Amino acid sequence: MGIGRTDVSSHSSNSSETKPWVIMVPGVIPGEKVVVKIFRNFPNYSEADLVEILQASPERTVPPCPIADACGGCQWQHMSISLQREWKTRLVQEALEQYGVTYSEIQPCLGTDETLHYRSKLTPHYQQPAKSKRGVQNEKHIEAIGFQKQTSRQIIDVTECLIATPAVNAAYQAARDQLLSEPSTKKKGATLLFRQANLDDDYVESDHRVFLTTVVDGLKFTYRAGNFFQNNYYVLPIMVQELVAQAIKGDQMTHLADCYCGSGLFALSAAKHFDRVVGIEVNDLAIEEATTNAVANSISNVEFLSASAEGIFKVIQDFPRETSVVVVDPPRKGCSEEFLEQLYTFSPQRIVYMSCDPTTQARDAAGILKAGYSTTYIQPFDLFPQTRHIECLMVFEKKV
Ligand SMILES: C[S@@+](CC[C@H](N)C(=O)[O-])C[C@H]1O[C@@H](n2cnc3c(N)ncnc32)[C@H](O)[C@@H]1O
Repeated sequence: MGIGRTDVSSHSSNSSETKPWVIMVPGVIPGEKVVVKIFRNFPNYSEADLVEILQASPERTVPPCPIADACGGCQWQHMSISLQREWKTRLVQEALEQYGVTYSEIQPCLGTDETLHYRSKLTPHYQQPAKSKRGVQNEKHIEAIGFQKQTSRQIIDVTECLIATPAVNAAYQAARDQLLSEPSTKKKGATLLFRQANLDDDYVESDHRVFLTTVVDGLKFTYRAGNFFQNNYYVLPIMVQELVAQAIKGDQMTHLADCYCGSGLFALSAAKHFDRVVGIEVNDLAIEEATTNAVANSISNVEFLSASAEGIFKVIQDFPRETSVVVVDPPRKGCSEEFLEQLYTFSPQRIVYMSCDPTTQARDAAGILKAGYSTTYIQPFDLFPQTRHIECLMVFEKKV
């Protein structure tokens, strides 16, 4: 057991730092004085449970979810929303400082008032059905459906997820009641899918192959229910508008490349402001969707390519560098070295980088600055309130 100064981290649970050793403790707020009990040691840090709060932060809140302490899904429910957003901004700042990225200011983390019941997609899991403790011999039952615990891969039973929309919760509850009530014939564990396409329509899809159409700022985006599509429709239009505004800033940009384009969200949203747009994405099915989405929205100046992001540079060789924007929105691991090297050689006037991991974004930003760019804009978004996840937009302009 020990008492220490507390800090916060975007990577795992909150950390209680008794220098030089880092102790990760879920449910702690920076500045609080706490008693913790270490249960596991790693080479660089330990993990501990919170035993007692000796001095609570004024920003401590009662988590709205009754299983917040156990469920690994939402890690920051014990903090007020304003403190969550303050920390999201601060963690972006810390990541940039860690990689020596220079900038003039970071905008405050932008979110909406919908901090619960906002998530349009839920993917709860269950483990391999076990021999029943409920009576009948040889019958197997699913014991729990929900999400991984904070401290292990074990599934905690979740009857309702407070960050999911009411329609998604209703569909989830109906499916779970059925799965739990009957003997199971399933041989393995599985992940379920519940996805709502639009907030004004309560229809929820559970088959990952079925097409859904979501309207964002008047444009229709059709995608398979199991494919990637952003899932906070309250923040999404704000995020897209901001990205487009940054891409067209100055009204002189004529060509746009959207790398890691998914089903075409950014490319198609920005298309009317550009002469030519090319999107690239490694998932063939997403490119099929993006191409269909261009036709469905009567957009004819965009083409989509199914290939790894590095493949874009062969196709956009004729883009005028001084009026070209390259948008990147890679997965959590960030951009590959190979992609970045080709990006520097291509040398567009502007790079607009959306990321769901401030650490890999900061790492890539350091390389971009070395290649002759300066940071002109940084805007974190609270796409996932109550969780430690941070979305962040950074813009880089080529130095003259
Ligand atoms: C964060 S998503 C962004 C999608 C899109 N911008 C959107 O907002 O809907 C990242 C996308 O990168 C794609 N991806 C992953 N690795 C890739 C690679 N090496 N080259 C191109 N796309 C890749 C994934 O399939 C996924 O669609």
